[in-house]
Amino acid sequence: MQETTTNKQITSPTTAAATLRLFFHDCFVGGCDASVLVSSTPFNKAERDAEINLSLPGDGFDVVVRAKTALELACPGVVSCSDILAVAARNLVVQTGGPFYPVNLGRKDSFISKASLVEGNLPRPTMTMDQIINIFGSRGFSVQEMVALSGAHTIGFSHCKEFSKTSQYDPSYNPRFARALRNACNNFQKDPTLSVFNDVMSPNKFDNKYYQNLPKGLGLLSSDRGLFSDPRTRIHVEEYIRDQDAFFKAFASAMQKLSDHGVKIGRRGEIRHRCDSFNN
Ligand code: HEM
Ligand SMILES: [Ca+2]
Repeated sequence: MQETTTNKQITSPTTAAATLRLFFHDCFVGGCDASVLVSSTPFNKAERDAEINLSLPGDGFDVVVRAKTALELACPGVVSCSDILAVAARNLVVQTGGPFYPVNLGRKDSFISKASLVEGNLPRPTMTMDQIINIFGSRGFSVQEMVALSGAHTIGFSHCKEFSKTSQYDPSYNPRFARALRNACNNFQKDPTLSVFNDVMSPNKFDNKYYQNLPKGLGLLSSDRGLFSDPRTRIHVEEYIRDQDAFFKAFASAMQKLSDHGVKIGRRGEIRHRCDSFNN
């Protein structure tokens, strides 16, 4: 497992962010049960084909498949896809410089995966802070935990359509940053693959630069900048700006909680043979 995640991240450095987001999207829709990994069939449009999940990069799925293949060879039928995804996300956080946290094991994989169950369960950058706080709150995550988990945006990137309107950039951006974004995303309607790092200062390093960017207007998504403009979330942002260690502790404990979110045990799930399809 460790070898698979390490090698994959070395050859494809986008893997860590891809896997972390994949894991979040899995856990917030029906719990951490690998429902997001299932492929659609002619009879079932699966979660991964919901509009918001279409941008999940292949590297996240790929690292799970590789680990599953290696584990099935060594001890068939023992380790679930949802356990693999949880451990892969943790390993990759550590590999990019973030905190270690223990991950409980024994998750079973879901019997269902439906695109129709996704809408409303995942936050969007266009949502108000009230809406975002409510989505996390309805799953038992506090405002502080939501702010800490958002620190995941210290790595990875976003496609231009997530933060660009037709031409005008939001005045809460640093003007030079807005200009750079306009350049980078100039052609985004013609080329939907155009994207920008979430954390301009240290895009591949798991650190607290993401928070340091916010008061400077260097937060990429409107939901990122919103964390600094709303007083309910700003107090936590200010703490994590000052104290990376406090951020790491908060992130680690919130991730541990996320990893346990809605897990299925016993007969409520199965250990899939292949992560992209149910056993029958
Ligand atoms: C607070 C509300 C959140 C909103 C509105 C949000 C929204 C987004 C959006 C729109 C993207 C860009 C996707 C793309 O264009 O490909 C993104 C990327 C990302 N998100 Fe979030 N997110 C939130 C919370 C989280 C949380 C809690 C995590 C994990 C714990 C997370 C992890 C990531 C990562 C790692 C990326 C980069 C993905 C990559 O590089 O492939 N996000 N997020
Ligand atoms: Ca960073």
